[in-house]
Amino acid sequence: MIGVAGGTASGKTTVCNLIISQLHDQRVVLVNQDSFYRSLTPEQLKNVKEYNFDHPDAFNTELLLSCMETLKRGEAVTTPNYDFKTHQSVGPGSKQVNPADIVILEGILVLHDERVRDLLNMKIFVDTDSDLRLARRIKRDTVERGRDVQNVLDQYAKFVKPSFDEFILPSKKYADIIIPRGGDNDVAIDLIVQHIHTKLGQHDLCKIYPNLFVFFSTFQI
Ligand SMILES: [N-]=[N+]=N[C@@H]1[C@H](O)[C@@H](CO)O[C@H]1n1ccc(=O)[nH]c1=O
Repeated sequence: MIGVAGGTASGKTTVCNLIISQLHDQRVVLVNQDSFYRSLTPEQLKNVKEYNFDHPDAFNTELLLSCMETLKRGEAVTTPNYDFKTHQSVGPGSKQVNPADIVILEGILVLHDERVRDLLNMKIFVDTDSDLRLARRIKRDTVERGRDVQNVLDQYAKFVKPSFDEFILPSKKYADIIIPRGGDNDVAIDLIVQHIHTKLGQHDLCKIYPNLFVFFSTFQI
């Protein structure tokens, strides 16, 4: 179970895709924390501009936990989906996630909640300069989500940046690996993939020679 956190537009998805592409011989699934956004009530929909999507309470973390625990047991699970246009959660049950050797959970606040952190075997924080992230965010939201620059800047100043400073950046201290420059950092991604292969190799060996598990855990390798 791998968690990939970081500010908006820090390159989390790119890092996940690069890791997944280098694990081609393994069963890997990617779970997006964004799929667990709560639906906005009609009241909240009336003034979406006042809604903070970057706050931990915007996510249904209870549901995320139960989905991750199911996957950790090696069972299939259906997760909700989230529609960025209607701001409504679709599901649960709209996204089928099959059991896998590796589960990657990606999202801005993945390392915020202790209960989620306790499920993870590896915690990664993608650490990209805030000005680069804002530039990417403006480009993404205007091009892909058809929003005007002023709207994106207002939301960034009011919610995205304050929530990054209050909730996301403080979660960096829980990371095992911090990746400066995100997806551009080939060395970091290669090291992560090697570590995953090592752990998977040990896992397979322990299946064949159970007492090896004692050896690995005793010597913390
Ligand atoms: N705006 N804003 N912030 C969040 C956050 O930065 C990002 C999380 O991936 O998606 C954005 N987000 C989330 C839900 C939504 O309905 N609209 C939206 O823009």
